[in-house]
Amino acid sequence: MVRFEAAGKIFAGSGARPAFTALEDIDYTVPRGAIAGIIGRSGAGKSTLIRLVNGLETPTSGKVFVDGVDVAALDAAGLRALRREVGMIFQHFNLLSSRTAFENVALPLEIAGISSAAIRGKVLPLLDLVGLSDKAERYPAELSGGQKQRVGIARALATDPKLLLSDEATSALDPETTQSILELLRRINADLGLTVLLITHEMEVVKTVASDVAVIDGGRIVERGRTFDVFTRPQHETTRSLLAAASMGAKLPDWISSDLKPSPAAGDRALVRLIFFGKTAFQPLTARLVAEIGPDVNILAGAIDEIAGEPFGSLVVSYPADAETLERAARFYARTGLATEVLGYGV
Ligand SMILES: Nc1ncnc2c1ncn2[C@@H]1O[C@H](COP(=O)(O)OP(=O)(O)OP(=O)(O)O)[C@@H](O)[C@H]1O
Repeated sequence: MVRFEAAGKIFAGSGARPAFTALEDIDYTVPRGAIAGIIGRSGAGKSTLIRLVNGLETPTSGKVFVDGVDVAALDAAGLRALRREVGMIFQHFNLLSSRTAFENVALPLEIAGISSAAIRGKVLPLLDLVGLSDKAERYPAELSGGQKQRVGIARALATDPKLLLSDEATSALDPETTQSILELLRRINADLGLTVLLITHEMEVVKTVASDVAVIDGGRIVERGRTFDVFTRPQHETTRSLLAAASMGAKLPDWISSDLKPSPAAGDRALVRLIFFGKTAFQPLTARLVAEIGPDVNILAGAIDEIAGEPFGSLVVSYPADAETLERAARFYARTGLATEVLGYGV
């Protein structure tokens, strides 16, 4: 549905301001029907990336295709047609304050020259879809943040797009409202078959709805894959630190983690995070751990979490960091294929 081919973006400098490379060598495909997340820190290049998809920015190298069409090659009429196919929702909703919810949703249809009877026939079901039938005549100032975003979503759907771009659509919302908007996006994706490409700095958003994720850092994609795989076995330092900040899975109290050393001294214990899959894996795992590594295994933290609908568990354990125990543990992990992460060493 969306394909980036070696896409790059350099913003030209002017005067004393040097040119800036915002994106470099982006190869990425969003499959039709997927909810794909692009995650990265502030300034990583997420907004620039998403703006390449609807032609708000033009790549300075490489290409971006939507449904096989090279976006940069479109003329003005082609771009207008593309933007009917590609809806967008925004962090600050971008509603017109002088228009009611109904009139905001109707706007793209008015611009497309649709008759007012047809507009009514389109807008009312859309307001119903997003759960705002009773707010049609309200102005944005009379709506909550979540309700405004629902209007934004209904407006984005007005032209029956095939693709929805979401630019930090839940970043201004509280956690509960975020969940309800994500649930709405998931329903739209499933019921209307709409492909969704969302950018966010919030791990929680990707974790809840995105089946696929790409991690962007310094204008490059540093890691990508199925969300479950990337989140349970992160390979890149950026992914690890974003996950740590989001406190996914089992988390150690600060007073333990702040005292950890990178290598063991005599008498130290190894602190290791074990990651396993499925709600039921917890119990047999702990029993086997003790049987294989020895009785001196402490469980420091444990949690069962869910990523894109799939359960996973993590357990932080400690055991003596002597050579023999470490080797027994390494053999056990290799044999079982358990994903592990050494957090450090301490007492
Ligand atoms: N028009 C522009 N001219 C020059 N530099 C720009 C321009 N637009 C963006 N940039 C720079 O490109 C980099 C990426 O910006 P972008 O907005 O894509 O990041 P982001 O990941 O979306 O960050 P945020 O989450 O803070 O919006 C930033 O360093 C930004 O300053």
